[in-house]
Amino acid sequence: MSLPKAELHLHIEGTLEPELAFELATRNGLTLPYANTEELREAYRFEDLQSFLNLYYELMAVLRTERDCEDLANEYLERAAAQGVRHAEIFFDPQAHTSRGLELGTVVEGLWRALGDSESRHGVSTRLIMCFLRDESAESALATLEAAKPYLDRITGVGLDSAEVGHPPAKFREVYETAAALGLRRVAHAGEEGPPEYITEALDVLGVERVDHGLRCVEDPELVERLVRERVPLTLCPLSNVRLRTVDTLADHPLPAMLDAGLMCTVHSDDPAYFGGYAGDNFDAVRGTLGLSEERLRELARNSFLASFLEDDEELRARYLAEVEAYEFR
Ligand SMILES: Nc1ncnc2[nH]cnc12
Ligand SMILES: [Zn+2]
Repeated sequence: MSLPKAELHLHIEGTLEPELAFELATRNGLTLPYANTEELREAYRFEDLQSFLNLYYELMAVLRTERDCEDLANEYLERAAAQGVRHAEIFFDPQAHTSRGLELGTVVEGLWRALGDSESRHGVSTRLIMCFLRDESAESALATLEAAKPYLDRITGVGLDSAEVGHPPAKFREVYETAAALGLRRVAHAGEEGPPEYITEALDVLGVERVDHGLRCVEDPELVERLVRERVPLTLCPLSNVRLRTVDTLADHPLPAMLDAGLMCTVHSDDPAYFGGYAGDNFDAVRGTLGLSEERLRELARNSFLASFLEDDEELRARYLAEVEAYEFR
């Protein structure tokens, strides 16, 4: 669906399509343990978040150079633009690269080569958000933040991702305090597989401005009431939830009930190369399977721009919002 929208929950490493994975492997003299793209696609059957993460971390080993990171981001931005994405706030996982021997600068510079030209080349404005791996230590996260200091002119905010259960947000209190003092915006994954308490903790201890996923808030009516009252954006990823089995089927997704409850929901793609669709595909899926009305779809798109970190360019935000209101559904 080409309805103008902001992509706010997108891991750039999760946009690595099998074709590009093989191309980069060849370019870097690496051999993937899969015969071809079809065989690799066969591996995209996940039991849960961890089974996905295992493949996600394995496959990103093909990213070796600045140019690899640039190509990855350019391919993503081209696909996103074709699906109505006008603004993208893109996650990346520094520790998943530095732990394999890449310099943080290689990744940031490579991504930035694509992001820096994106408005003129793809018509997509961008921001970059560095995520800490929550299954690594708080010390490692702090060291990563320290290493990122030379690049903070390119990094808008910090996030928290990877295996959620057993790694509550409070583990990263100090690193988020430091990030806030550096003027960075704050988001965190919470309530994807983890309990509703993690959502509360992300808000109260980490001071996040958006909750990534936040799906499991529906288990706690008082938390829902708070999220509605405080208009906390929840960046939902319906196709991801189906593939990682946090919902049984798309038809069971609580998005319609969440919107009816007054929650500020947005819809995104998470790791589109792995989960069967980019931002527009997620909109198509919730329209088709959940039967969301045009006004609900417009609300989701409007919310995405309202929840975006465009405070430094309110004129651009206003232009995007006007595009949402003017959009004619087909
Ligand atoms: N859906 C997800 N949840 C947590 N960490 C991730 N890293 C990439 N995708 C993720
Ligand atoms: Zn995610």
